[in-house]
Amino acid sequence: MIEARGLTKRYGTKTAVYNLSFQVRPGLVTGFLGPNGSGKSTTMRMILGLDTPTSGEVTVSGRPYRQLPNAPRHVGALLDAKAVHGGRSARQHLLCLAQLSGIPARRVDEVLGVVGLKEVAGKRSKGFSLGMGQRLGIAAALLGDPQVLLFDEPVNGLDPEGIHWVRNLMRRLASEGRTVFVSSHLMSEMALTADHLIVIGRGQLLADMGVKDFIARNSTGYALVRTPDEPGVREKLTAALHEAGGGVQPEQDGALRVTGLELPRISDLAHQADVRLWELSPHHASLEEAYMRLTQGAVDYRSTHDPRAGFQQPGPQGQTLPGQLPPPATGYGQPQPYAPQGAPHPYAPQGGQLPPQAPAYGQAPAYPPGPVPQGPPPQGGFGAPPAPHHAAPAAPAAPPQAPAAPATDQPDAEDR
Ligand SMILES: Nc1ncnc2c1ncn2[C@@H]1O[C@H](COP(=O)(O)OP(=O)(O)OP(=O)(O)O)[C@@H](O)[C@H]1O
Repeated sequence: MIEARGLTKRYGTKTAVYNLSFQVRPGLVTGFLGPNGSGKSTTMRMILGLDTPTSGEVTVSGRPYRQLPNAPRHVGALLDAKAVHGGRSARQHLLCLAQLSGIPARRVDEVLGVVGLKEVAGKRSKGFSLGMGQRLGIAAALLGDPQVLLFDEPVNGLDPEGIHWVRNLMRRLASEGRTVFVSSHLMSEMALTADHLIVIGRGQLLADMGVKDFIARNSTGYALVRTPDEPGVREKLTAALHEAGGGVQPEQDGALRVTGLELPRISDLAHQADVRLWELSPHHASLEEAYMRLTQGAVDYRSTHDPRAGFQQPGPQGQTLPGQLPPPATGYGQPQPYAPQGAPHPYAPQGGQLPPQAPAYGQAPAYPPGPVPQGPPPQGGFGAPPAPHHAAPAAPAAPPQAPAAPATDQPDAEDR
């Protein structure tokens, strides 16, 4: 078990982590998510005693890392796969680590086998690819057969086979009752690997809950409806759905995206309007959509459109040249693709849209504080807007520099 209480880290005037409190429990894979620069690595370094908290504390199995007897046998970590002496072979690197921790040398060959590096164990690690370096870092983490494992971006640079292997490794380690804490930006992978999520933005806790709850609370499902391509049919159905209180958005391929109505109701309304349906299918949001929706106000680094001034030759009659993409409608990280059309953002005050940026430290929070409601995710019509994590709409009586209170939850038995 890893437990953080009021963990804060400042580097000069920069607050990297603010007042983080969470538990990472054994027997689960806990995903640690957050935009670039949100404080994940800083938090992991504090867990491992590599950085000292400015305030608050973090313990592993009840003790600060530096007070753990034979810590490397108890906690294994992959933080920076490049932190290897390039002149040493993979085997030499692991032998050094094993010696320092009193781990028998035969264990080195075991972990080299586990990570698939046996064939290249005698080669200097400076010639290793990114993925091979990751495998070596994972081998080092497994060396002491630890009960607690931390992995910072473990699939970075791995090929699909490697990603699949890491997923299975994490799940197996958790099923053996170990504590597995893993950060990643690959949402599709996290959706397959993690049981529980801790999400931070600008150093603050945004969510602490099971994956299914997280998706349910931060996204909106919808129904996809397709009619025959006959004059007036879509318009007739759209009017009937609107009248019944549904939200209807035309898709580019002619289908209709319907929110706020259950599938049977849509079917009945179509029948009453004398409209045949060629498709009526439920669509559930992905972890990526839910994550984007939650963190859209806490992203520090956003791309802008590249105008390529002076580099673009207009095509005949303004057409796009082959291989030339039209400019995107929005920059990466913009809310439009993920925020359901017309739906209020769950964290915005009074159900409005979130401001483009989360507040700076010390400003009024954009995320209303309060505990996450316990129990199952909210039930609503199909595609009903997700319920807010927070009960209280008003800003807290915060201490100077205090940002939003975190959204936390303690579910899990039913998470997977
Ligand atoms: N040693 C340091 N000195 C000063 N600032 C630091 C230091 N380490 C981290 N920071 C800052 O703290 C913030 C959090 O950084 P951190 O590396 O923990 O984020 P992260 O969530 O791991 O990011 P990424 O997803 O990009 O790896 C960043 O603004 C970073 O610049």
